[in-house]
Amino acid sequence: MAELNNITAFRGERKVLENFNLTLHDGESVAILGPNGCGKSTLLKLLTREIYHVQRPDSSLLIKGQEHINLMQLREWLGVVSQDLQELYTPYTLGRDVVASGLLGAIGVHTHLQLTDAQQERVDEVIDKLGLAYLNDTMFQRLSTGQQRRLLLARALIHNPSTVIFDEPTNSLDLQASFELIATMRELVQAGTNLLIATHHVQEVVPEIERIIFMKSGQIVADGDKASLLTANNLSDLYGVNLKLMVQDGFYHAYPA
Ligand SMILES: Nc1ncnc2c1ncn2[C@@H]1O[C@H](COP(=O)(O)OP(=O)(O)OP(=O)(O)O)[C@@H](O)[C@H]1O
Repeated sequence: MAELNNITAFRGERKVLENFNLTLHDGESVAILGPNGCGKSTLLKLLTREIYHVQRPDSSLLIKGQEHINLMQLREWLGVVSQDLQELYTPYTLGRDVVASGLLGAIGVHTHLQLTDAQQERVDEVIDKLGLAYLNDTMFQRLSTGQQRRLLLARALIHNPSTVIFDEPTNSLDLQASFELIATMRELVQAGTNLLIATHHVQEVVPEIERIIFMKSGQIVADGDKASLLTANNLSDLYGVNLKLMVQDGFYHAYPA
């Protein structure tokens, strides 16, 4: 699905990834874990084409086998839910427009942009699916962080993408909103959508995720199946802190040793 070969990427003046290699396969759900600043979001932004890698003859970033995927193809592959995106929305955007804006790949919907009947139907369909119709006419600034995040998820699903990227999905959500979002994430995988999650919270690694990638200082330090990789020892090494890990009903919880 995506293949990164020898990738170097900067954020501002800072070289975050160097000689970075990764292959993501069709049909798998993956969690990328690593401490603050290790480069998780940078990796996701390379995939969503928000940033570009340094062009070198020996490097390539292929999505669905293509170096130059067009925007429509990219949207069919990927939907994105992130705090960064949430912060971009203007306070006055109405709930329904947040979802509709995904059709246009835009932030908000301007009055001169007319959606077709089919597009309106699709917006209603996704809103109903996530039970968000009650937010249609409410301004973004009046919504709780959890409601905003669910609208962003609806926006991400508008093109029925095969993969949804979540960058720290439950960040700043209360328990109710977190659990709702986690339940929806699980339903997505069960219905055949892949998840690609970047996080430093093990509780966001929903039971359906099978592959785990550990990142540290811009490098992948481990990559493999959840059962063998997600252990107290490995996480203690990754985060440089002594921790214990509990697994209950397929969910992981870390706490101080
Ligand atoms: N716009 C920017 N300009 C300069 N440096 C940046 C910028 N964005 C991120 N960085 C730096 O790049 C490094 C990698 O950041 P990135 O957001 O990819 O890490 P992360 O693993 O997602 O971190 P976190 O878990 O805290 O979100 C960090 O040191 C960060 O400070």
